[in-house]
Amino acid sequence: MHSKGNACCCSFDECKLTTEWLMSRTRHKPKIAVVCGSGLGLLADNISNKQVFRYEDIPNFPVSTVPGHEGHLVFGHVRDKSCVFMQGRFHLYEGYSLCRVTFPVRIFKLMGVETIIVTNASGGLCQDFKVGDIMIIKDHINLPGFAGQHPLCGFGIRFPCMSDAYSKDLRKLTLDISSELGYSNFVREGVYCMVSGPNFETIAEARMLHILGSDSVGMSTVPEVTVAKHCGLRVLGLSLITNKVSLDYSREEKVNHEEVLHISKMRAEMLQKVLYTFITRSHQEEAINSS
Ligand SMILES: O=P(O)(O)O[C@H]1O[C@H](CO)[C@@H](O)[C@H]1O
Ligand SMILES: Nc1nc2[nH]cnc2c(=O)[nH]1
Repeated sequence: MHSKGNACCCSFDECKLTTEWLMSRTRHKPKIAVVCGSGLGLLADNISNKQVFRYEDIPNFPVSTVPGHEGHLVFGHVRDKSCVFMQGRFHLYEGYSLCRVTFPVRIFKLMGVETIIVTNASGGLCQDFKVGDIMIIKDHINLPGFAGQHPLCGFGIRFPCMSDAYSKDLRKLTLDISSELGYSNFVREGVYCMVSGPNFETIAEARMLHILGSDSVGMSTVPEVTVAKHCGLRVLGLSLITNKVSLDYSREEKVNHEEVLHISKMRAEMLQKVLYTFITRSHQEEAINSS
C-alpha cells in the first residue's frame, strides 16, 4: 500500500530500483515520454516494436483505478524515435500522494528521457472553445498547490522557476504542425487549471476559475509538469476539450466521465497525428533541443 498525504513518500532508492528494473527488461532508450489522458490511451496504438509492461508488475509503480486509464507502460517507436507512453496516469483523487502521482516522471528522467508530452481531457471555460478542440497549454494554475498539495514538498531543490514550464519553442512547433495538417481551426492555446476533483465544478466554482484566467479545467497534469520542469525536462502540454463547463445557471447539460471518454476517443486520431508528427520532427527541430 502506498503512503498518502502531502509529504514526499518516494525515496531516490525506490526511483533507482524501478528504473533499473525497467532498463534491464527493455532495449528501448526513449528520449520522449507521453502521458495519455482520460480515454487517450489510443495515442499509443500505432507505435511499432511495442513492449508493454502492466503497472501492477512494475515495482513501486501505482496502479490505475480510473476508467479510460489502461495501466500500461508502452515502449516503442514512432518512425525511428524511441518513446515511452503511459497508457493511464494517476490522480490525487485516487488517494495517491502527489509524490506517487509524479513517480513515473522521475523514472523517465532517470531513464534518459529529455522531453515529456503531457495530454489530458479537460472542460472548456473559455467561451470561444468548442468540444473537440485541442488546447496547447501555455501556462497553468496549480490550485491544489495553493492549499499545500504540491509534488515538490519535501523533495529536492527549492524555489524552481515555473514561469516557463511549457516550452515556447515546442508550442510553436505544435502550432506549425497543426497548421500544416489543416487543424488550425480547432487548435488553440490557453491556461489549464488543476482542481483536485473528483467532483466536477459547481457553476460558482467554474465562474471563479474563469475570472482567475483559466481557459480549461481538469484534475491532473500540473503535478507531472511541475516535477518535469523541476528535473529539467522539456514540456509540451496538450489538452483535449471534452466538454464545455457551464458558467450559466440556465444551462441544463450535465458533464459526466462517460461523455469525457467518448469525446477523447473520437478525437484521439487527430491528436495522434499531431503527436506523431511532433515526435518525428523532433530530430530536425533545433527548437526541441534548445528550449
Ligand atoms: O486529466 P485526465 O487524466 O485526462 O482526466 C480528466 O478526466 C477525468 C474526468 O472525466 C478527470 O480525471 C480529469 O482530470
Ligand atoms: N475538473 C474537470 N475535469 C474535467 N475533465 C474533463 N472535463 C472536465 C471538467 O469539466 N472539469
